[in-house]
Amino acid sequence: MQRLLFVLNPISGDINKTQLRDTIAAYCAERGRQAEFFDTTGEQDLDRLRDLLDTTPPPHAVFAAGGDGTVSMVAEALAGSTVPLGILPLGSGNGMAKDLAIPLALNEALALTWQHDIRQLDTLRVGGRFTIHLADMGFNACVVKRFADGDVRGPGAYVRIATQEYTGYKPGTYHIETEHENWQGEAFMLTIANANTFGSNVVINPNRELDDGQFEICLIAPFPGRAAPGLLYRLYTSDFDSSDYTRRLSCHRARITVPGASEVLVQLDGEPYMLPCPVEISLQPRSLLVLVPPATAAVLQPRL
Ligand SMILES: Nc1ncnc2c1ncn2[C@@H]1O[C@H](COP(=O)(O)OP(=O)(O)OP(=O)(O)O)[C@@H](O)[C@H]1O
Repeated sequence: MQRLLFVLNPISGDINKTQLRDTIAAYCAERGRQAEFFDTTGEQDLDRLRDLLDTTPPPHAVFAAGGDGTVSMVAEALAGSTVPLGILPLGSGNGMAKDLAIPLALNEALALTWQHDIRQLDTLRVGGRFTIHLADMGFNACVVKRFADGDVRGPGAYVRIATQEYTGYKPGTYHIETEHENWQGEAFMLTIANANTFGSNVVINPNRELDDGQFEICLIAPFPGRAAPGLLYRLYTSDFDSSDYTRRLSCHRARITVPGASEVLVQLDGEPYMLPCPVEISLQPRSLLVLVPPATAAVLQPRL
């Protein structure tokens, strides 16, 4: 793995990145790797990255240096190809990195450039849009929309907005059809989960794998304020199914309708979108190669 492309998001995670390019370049040079760089701008990044990958010799891996939005954008550019995705977690939540046990410290994550296993992960299409980690409708989608519209990033901003949004929030009604069952009812939020854990460490979909050929729709029903502490405790202790207010549907495809609505706010890997209703969801099995820490603890030496 000699030629590596690093996609750098300058604004993610409210992290100072003035030294980042030099740090990566020096790390790679010391280990006989060639580092190339692509800076995101927030405009047409996916199209520009695809153009670069189409018009230059393909790199041996592309690393997303940013948060879940950056990871998802790079994953979409690579899905279906033989070029693996690497992750340098430099976002606010870094949910995807946490689900793949990628170290959050930059120097440790950079070790993936020479010491890794490769996993083949499922990806999802939600309303025609690419998703790899978690998508949702309802409460969290509203919080993510306000977070994206604001100019402050980082976990503190997310928690502040979530607290404000909870007061006065009105749950929606959803109709879900999967290949196994139909469900209709009110939900505080509804998560379409390929993975397990939000960047906030809420475990919305415990004990499921990113390569198990299915996704879950994780429902949280409207709950009284007195039930909130117990529900939150379960969400932070991988105990989603034991609450009276939760339910999971496992499937390969689904259609979600919001009665009376022609479009719905959906959060996809940390980015908010208005999607037309009904929203169709499908899974593309093992369609993305990802570099993850090696299963063995043995320390390998880089091949120079
Ligand atoms: N140069 C830029 N200027 C402004 N916005 C940018 C720029 N580059 C990327 N973006 C925007 O950054 C967002 C993605 O941020 P990302 O998700 O990687 O970080 P985060 O939100 O801080 O972390 P996380 O998703 O892990 O919580 C996208 O909305 C993208 O359009």
